[in-house]
Amino acid sequence: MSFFASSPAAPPALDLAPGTPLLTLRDVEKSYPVGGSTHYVLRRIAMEVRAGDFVTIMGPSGAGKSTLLAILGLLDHDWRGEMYFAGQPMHALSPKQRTAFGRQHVGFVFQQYHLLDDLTVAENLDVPLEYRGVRKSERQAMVADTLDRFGMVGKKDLFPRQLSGGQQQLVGVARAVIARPALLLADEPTGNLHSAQAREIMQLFQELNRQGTTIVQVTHSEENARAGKRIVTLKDGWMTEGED
Ligand SMILES: Nc1ncnc2c1ncn2[C@@H]1O[C@H](COP(=O)(O)OP(=O)(O)OP(=O)(O)O)[C@@H](O)[C@H]1O
Repeated sequence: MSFFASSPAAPPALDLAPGTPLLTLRDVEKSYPVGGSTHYVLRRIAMEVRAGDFVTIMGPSGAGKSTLLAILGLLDHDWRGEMYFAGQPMHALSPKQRTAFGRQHVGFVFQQYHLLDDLTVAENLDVPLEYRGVRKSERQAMVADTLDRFGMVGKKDLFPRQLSGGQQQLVGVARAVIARPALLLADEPTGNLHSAQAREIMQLFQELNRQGTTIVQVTHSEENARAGKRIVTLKDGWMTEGED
């Protein structure tokens, strides 16, 4: 099945040539104080994600996958080490500056969709554009274009509760990419879906990736991982390339 019958998405706001380093992590560490000692969740993480990549992070429960994704998405500020985003040092920014940068350049897809229940599909899609200060006339055109690309024009006035789980996640992905982020992050994006819906979401990710979206996903599913281009594994906070 093909999601994008019409034209491909316009290029992202931060338009990097394929292969250009998008994320570079050096010695990234995170720990919590636990009863007088230190519990490390991430240990000396070194990682590079290039524009056009589709990376899957795997590993056992509690390995630090969601923690790492929150750092990559500039949602978590309590970590040490160096992280460059399109060459810019994120570790040198204040939490407020980092959050603003993240809003501009990162889209997030969550396992539980996290759509706003009292907003329609079209209104949910408008939220990230409003956040980024896009003008109203431009926002309307972008929402209409995205509804069209994702085959959701007929659903635009429905509320999330009137959609199936798969349809809600389709809206979740559309909302994550509508503002053309440089990076799409997804934490167990198919965790609440049955297998046919999960396959559709992975096909959608592959199509977005072919069109130039850089993707990092966390998943326990081997099938989802096969949709990506490479796998990194986390175990007890340590990272290795490839499956365990
Ligand atoms: N506030 C906290 N205080 C102490 N430890 C914490 C805190 N928050 C998270 N952790 C620990 O961080 C570790 C990593 O959690 P994280 O959610 O990143 O794992 P995960 O690999 O995503 O697991 P899962 O696959 O189950 O979602 C866990 O051992 C967790 O207990």
